[in-house]
Amino acid sequence: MHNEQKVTDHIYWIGGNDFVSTRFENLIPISRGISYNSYFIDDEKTAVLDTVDSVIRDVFMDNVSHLLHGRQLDYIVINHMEPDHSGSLLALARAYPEAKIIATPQAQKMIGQYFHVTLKDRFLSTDEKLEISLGTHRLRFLKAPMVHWPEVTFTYEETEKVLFSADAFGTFGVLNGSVFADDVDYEEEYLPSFRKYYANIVARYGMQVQMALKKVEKLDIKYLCSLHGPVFRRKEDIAGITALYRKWASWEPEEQSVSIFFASPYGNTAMAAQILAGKLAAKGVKNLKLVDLCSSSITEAFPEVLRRSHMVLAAVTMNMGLNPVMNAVLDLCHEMDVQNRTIAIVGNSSWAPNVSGKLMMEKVQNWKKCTVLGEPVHISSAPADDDTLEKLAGLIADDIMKEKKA
Ligand SMILES: Cc1cc2nc3c(=O)[nH]c(=O)nc-3n(C[C@H](O)[C@H](O)[C@H](O)COP(=O)(O)O)c2cc1C
Repeated sequence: MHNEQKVTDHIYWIGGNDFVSTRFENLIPISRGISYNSYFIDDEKTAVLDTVDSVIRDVFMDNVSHLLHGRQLDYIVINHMEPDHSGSLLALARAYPEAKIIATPQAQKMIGQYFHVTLKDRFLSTDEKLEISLGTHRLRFLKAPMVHWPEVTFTYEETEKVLFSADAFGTFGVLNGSVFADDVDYEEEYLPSFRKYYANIVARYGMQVQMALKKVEKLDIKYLCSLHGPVFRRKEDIAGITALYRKWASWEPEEQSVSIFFASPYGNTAMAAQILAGKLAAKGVKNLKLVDLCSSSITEAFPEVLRRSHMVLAAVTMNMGLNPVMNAVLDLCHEMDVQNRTIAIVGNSSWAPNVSGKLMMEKVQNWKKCTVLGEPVHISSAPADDDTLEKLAGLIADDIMKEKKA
């Protein structure tokens, strides 16, 4: 049973969809599934670029065998060692013992750590000087450390101008028949998942993404093949997604607007968040987003940080501390090195002073290039019919309008 697809006349997608896993990395909900991509180059010599997660190993192995038609597999290229891509490496290496394994020294070390077997005599070390000729096709290798792990390499095929970009430019979501982004409504089908993937997997490494982008910009790319989701082949699509990566990597927001994150056991802080959102909308702020932190995974909330320029944090005091879900989101933001955001804080408590407001303030005040608007607002149990939220909405809306004019 095989199910490969042509990317070009001689380059094939040989990956598969995972409809079974409910969470990626056993952490991030993936209601639309995910694809694990692997590629095959059919030339005088043959090469497989990366393998797949063990959940789709059978179809992957059948794809390789079908395309080889009994020939030898000459090369296995390792761009990324995370197990969703290296999960079938040992099976492939054992099935084709004559294949050389092209991998960085870091990847070779990880192969030893994951599999505890000696494949040493089969390794060819990747560096930026190495060139491999497969016949018509020629492979070059670009280091892209920490886009997402230290061993990550991009492979560039010079003849057909194909960039194999490891996890970069990948997305959650299965492939729906075609492997090409321009055969589907990408914006509708993938863009939120593409943002969610970047936010949760890549955002921590903005600096390293910028360095990798500098290398990518020098290449003439006709096909951009990542390890998850569709292949890009239209010039404007490649330009569009690399531009988004450039923006995200420098923590530039996509738009001047507000994501309002709230954590509210009994709905009063949620009501304050909604009243504030209504007031902001009335003042002309577009495309606002209310995010109930208690009803979704923090990994679903995080892309909304990436998207908008302003964040409102509204959460209750609990047991003299900060609501634990808001606490986890702010820790995640810190871990991901969130930068360049303007923040407003709304705390709630029923008998103590504004503990949650103070604790949120303490957490965000060291985030790089971030500004807190005013002092934390305090709600005593439920929002009162006063001008507290009106004033806060005015402060935020004025700041947005100022940014828009600048
Ligand atoms: C489990 C729990 C613990 C709380 N602990 C505190 C507290 O330590 N100090 C305090 O002033 N309020 C405390 N509160 C009250 C909340 O801060 C808040 O005022 C109240 O839940 C109303 O807001 P809400 O409708 O958004 O939940 C607690 C509420 C809950 C449900």
